[in-house]
Amino acid sequence: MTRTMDVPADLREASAELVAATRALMLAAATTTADADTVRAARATIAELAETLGVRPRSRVLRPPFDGPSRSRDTGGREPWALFTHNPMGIPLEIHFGADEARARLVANALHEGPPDSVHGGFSAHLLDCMLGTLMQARGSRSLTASLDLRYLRRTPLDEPLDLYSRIVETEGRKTVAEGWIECRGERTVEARGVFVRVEE
Ligand SMILES: CCCCCCCC(=O)SCCNC(=O)CCNC(=O)[C@H](O)C(C)(C)COP(=O)(O)OP(=O)(O)OC[C@H]1O[C@@H](n2cnc3c(N)ncnc32)[C@H](O)[C@@H]1OP(=O)(O)O
Repeated sequence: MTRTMDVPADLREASAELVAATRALMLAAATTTADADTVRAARATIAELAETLGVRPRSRVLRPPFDGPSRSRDTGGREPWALFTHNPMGIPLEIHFGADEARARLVANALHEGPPDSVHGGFSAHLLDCMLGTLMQARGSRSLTASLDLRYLRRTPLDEPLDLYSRIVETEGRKTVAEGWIECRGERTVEARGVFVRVEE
């Protein structure tokens, strides 16, 4: 495992910019209306770039420090915690923490589509697991999701601002129950309830 602080700040910043540009490329690749020659030329350029960067020379994505979310929480929500800065597969979220709750805002796009014009249910689960799990982390608890129950109340639209929330319900011994939800224009679209179990490492 390589942690973000193990690489020079300049490389860290360049890597985050590369990942953001890669996400934009993923969206462009999935939605382009360019002609076949342009698409093939782009494919060749991308293949070259992949070779330049090397294929999986590091076995894992750069890992941010465990206490990143808790340091963000200590700012009282002023400085959000950015998720998936170094992983283009993750949906980037900027999470603002309160003491026992968190919120984030996001616009899902064509890459996240499940039912027509709507967010894939698996992505909603991913987003809510992140909202709940990172809140646990912000409270300094090394916990894993033991269960995550979801209720899909209505479709979650693409290309519109979505508000994501999570909060702690109760803690008993090693177990914490947390809940979260996604809202669009003030209406809940998905609700989640998760059980998190504290682990040693
Ligand atoms: C990038 C953003 C970061 C966010 C991270 C998001 C979080 C994640 O995605 S984590 C990845 C997905 N989760 C996992 O891989 C977890 C896999 N499972 C495990 O490792 C284990 O089963 C684990 C840790 C959950 C529990 O195992 P173990 O430590 O042996 O616990 P165990 O002794 O059986 O149970 C401890 C307590 O939890 C309870 N418990 C365990 N599982 C559950 C469950 N599914 N529901 C309710 N309670 C449960 C037990 O009943 C027990 O309660 P009590 O103390 O009252 O008797």
